[in-house]
Amino acid sequence: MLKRMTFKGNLKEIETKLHGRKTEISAEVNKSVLDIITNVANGGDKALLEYCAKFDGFKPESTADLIVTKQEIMDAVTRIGPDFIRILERTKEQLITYHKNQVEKSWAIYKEDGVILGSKVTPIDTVALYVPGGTATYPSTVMMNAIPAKLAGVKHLYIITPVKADGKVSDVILAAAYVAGIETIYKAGGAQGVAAAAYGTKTIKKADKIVGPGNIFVATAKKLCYGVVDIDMIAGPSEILIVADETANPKYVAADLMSQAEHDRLASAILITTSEKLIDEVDQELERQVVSLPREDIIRESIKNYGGAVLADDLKHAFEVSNDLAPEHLEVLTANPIEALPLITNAGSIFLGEYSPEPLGDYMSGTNHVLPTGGTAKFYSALGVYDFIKHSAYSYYPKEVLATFKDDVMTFAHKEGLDAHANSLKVRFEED
Ligand SMILES: NC(=O)c1ccc[n+]([C@@H]2O[C@H](COP(=O)([O-])OP(=O)(O)OC[C@H]3O[C@@H](n4cnc5c(N)ncnc54)[C@H](O)[C@@H]3O)[C@@H](O)[C@H]2O)c1
Ligand SMILES: N[C@H](CO)Cc1c[nH]c[nH+]1
Ligand SMILES: [Zn+2]
Repeated sequence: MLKRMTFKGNLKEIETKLHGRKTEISAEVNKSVLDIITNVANGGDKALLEYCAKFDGFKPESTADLIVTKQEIMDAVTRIGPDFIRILERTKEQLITYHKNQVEKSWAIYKEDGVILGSKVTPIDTVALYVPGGTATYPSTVMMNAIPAKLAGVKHLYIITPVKADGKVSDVILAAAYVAGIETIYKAGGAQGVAAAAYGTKTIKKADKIVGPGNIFVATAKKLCYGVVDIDMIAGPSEILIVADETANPKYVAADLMSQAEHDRLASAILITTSEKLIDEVDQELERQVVSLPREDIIRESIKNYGGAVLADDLKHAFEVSNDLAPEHLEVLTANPIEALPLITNAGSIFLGEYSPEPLGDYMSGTNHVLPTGGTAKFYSALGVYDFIKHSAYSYYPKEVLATFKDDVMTFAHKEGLDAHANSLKVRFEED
């Protein structure tokens, strides 16, 4: 089955294949998500509870059951034990080391004539962090969402995450929240959780922004709620694109392709290489390794539908195709990976060399794993501290400097037919 991923030399086909995957804009998903959002926006907690039951089998007796208690968090931390807490702490340190470089300061220009111009950086007040909870458990996503938000100084941070019928958030997610310093966690996810955060309910505080990855329903809900609330990006089903030459180890290439293919039946895994021999070897490795992986069925399905291998003329050509696809993750497995950096213009996160595998970035390299998908790396960046702040411009003009601009500004205003604008300046220079 994995053999089907080989369309040697047919670049157009592979482009169509990945770009055709932008299913978050499919009419069917759009419609069902819009219904969910409308009902939660109008029906609040009641509608939210109904959808939790419908999609996740979670039937809380009251809205209080939507909130994770302090005791639940502390019990989870105890059960998890010190070994995993140490790993979470190490992850946190790695993320802080990387993300502290993104912290922006307010700035100002003090001109000689007394004019002050500046930009004031303020953290966004209330942010909902989406942590997926469908087919896998993502404590790493708790860290990726929370650490840049904390560095930005966001005051009110809470997690929304779906739970199954047992009503339990997994211990690892609660332990990660504990290490990241997040105390408020709501047991609501999917499109309904996003809608609750976007519009607010009696139980869930309205957020100013919703960040974090999720499946197609989550990605679509974020998109449809944009405007009522800000969002970080479309971080949907995972993708990996590997650019490799004849020096690449097929074992590593196959393993890394499958690392992302296992996320979702809609995940995408693509190899672009200058070596036809590598394509054959990777195919063999895929078959050899996949049988021992528990999520074999998801891997096979995503690679069959959204995977492929492309034979490129040369590495320049390979990166041109990669730039066009704008993958979430780009691995460079070539003889001189660092030299490839100038050739790369569109990628959510770039992994250079055979000892920087993508899964290191998913967990502990220090870079963020909340990344744009579906070709949106052409205009979105990795989640970062900059997602949790806003800039207010400010200006101070003394009267005598305003006087030097008065006539020009008034002329400008008249040219736009906006006389009240002109009047605002005029009255300041009238004798009473
Ligand atoms: N791009 C990134 O940065 C990044 C990072 C981590 C994970 N991911 C992706 O996040 C996703 C996680 O997905 P997941 O499913 O495990 O968890 P999830 O929390 O995103 O989605 C689960 C929820 O989807 C909703 N849902 C399921 N079927 C539905 C239906 N038919 N109609 C309406 N709603 C429905 C349910 O409410 C359920 O709780 C994967 O696609 C993974 O690839 C992306
Ligand atoms: N690869 C995912 C982003 O597409 C992030 C992740 C979390 N855990 C494992 N992987
Ligand atoms: Zn991953």
